[in-house]
Amino acid sequence: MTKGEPVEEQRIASGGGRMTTPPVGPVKAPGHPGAPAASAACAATVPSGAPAPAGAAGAAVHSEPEASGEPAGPGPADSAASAASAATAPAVAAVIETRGLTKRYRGGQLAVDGLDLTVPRGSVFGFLGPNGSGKTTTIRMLMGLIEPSSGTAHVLGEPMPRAGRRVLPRVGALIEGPALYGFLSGRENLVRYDAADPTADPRTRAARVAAALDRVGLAAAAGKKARAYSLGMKQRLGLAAALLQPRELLVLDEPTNGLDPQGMREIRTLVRELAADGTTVFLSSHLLDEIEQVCTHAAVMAQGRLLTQGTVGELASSTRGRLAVTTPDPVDAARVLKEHGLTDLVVLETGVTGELPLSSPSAPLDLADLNAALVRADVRVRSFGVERASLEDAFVALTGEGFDVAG
Ligand SMILES: Nc1ncnc2c1ncn2[C@@H]1O[C@H](COP(=O)(O)OP(=O)(O)OP(=O)(O)O)[C@@H](O)[C@H]1O
Repeated sequence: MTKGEPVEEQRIASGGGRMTTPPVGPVKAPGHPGAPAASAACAATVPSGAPAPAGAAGAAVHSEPEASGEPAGPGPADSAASAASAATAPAVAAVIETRGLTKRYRGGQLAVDGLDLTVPRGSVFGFLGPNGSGKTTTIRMLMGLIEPSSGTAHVLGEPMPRAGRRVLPRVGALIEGPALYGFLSGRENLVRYDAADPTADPRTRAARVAAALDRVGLAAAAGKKARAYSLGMKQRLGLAAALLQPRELLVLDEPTNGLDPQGMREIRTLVRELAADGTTVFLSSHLLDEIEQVCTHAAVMAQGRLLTQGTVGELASSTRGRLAVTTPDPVDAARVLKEHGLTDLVVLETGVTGELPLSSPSAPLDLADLNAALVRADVRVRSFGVERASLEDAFVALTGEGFDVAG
């Protein structure tokens, strides 16, 4: 690697990223306090492998230019306009909202098809979907990196890509690993990022960089060369770059990808802390358990379409749970359960399990009645309970296919 080249292919951003989300349904009003008014920092697109942009601030979104040669998104923000806009921007309830958002690539590929997403302010939103389901394309449209074929996208209440110069400074993003200079220390890398932000006051730079390093737990390693950083440390440094300025929205693309379990835990803890501070986090991940652990909401994509969105609890509970009955009379128990609409019965020596019917308002299934029916049929019940459906169950039920939970 020659001096001056980023350590690895870049993708950071103060303003770009991937996300998507959801909700549909009854989404609880976010309990977090309003996001801080963002001071302006600029976002810029940077060609792969290019050095951090001189004159643009903050992190940079990376995106390869689209084959079609479509617009590559907004350039550096106008600092004064951005600062004014950020200071006066109303706090919208939905941080991301798309209606009928569609992208058909020039070759004819329909990558995103009529997407209606709503990401509530204050949520930690998981964007979930198998490879090729349209997540990256969606994020690129949200960040103004490519133009939709049809439909609309609003980010922080402003239309994208039109309002990119006002919006992107209020968004921090970490996309597929940060672009770092290996020959510089962690601190020096951040100084570079900060210096590239025309709105960042040089007099307070050292304090800003120190605070960002401290925020991500890199204060002690700040003097180490970035090339000596572990993958997890690089991810954290990327997050620090995205956090040099207050952000209303953080877009994190697979932030734990490639990390060891300890690194994953650290990043997840950091994400929770950032969310607790009021920042909305949009998190793309293929790890279902990560979404369950970290996210309040999630959206599931498949083949360019949104299958569902809502709170993680709603998504998991939308699938039928399984009833498990421990009994020395499993055959009789199975008969009774079948009469009450349970399906997929599995009779074991020690009991029986079965899928509960979907409860409807007109014919609600009362588990107490079910238990009473077993007793009436002289089934000796030792235990009786419903196994909670997981997000993975929900995903499988929605798509009819498994999900690569191991990554
Ligand atoms: N520039 C492009 N030109 C043509 N087709 C594309 C382009 N980028 C993506 N596609 C296609 O659009 C579809 C959606 O791709 P996209 O990258 O958005 O999915 P994804 O969910 O992000 O997948 P992954 O997790 O693998 O990144 C895929 O079929 C992909 O091959």
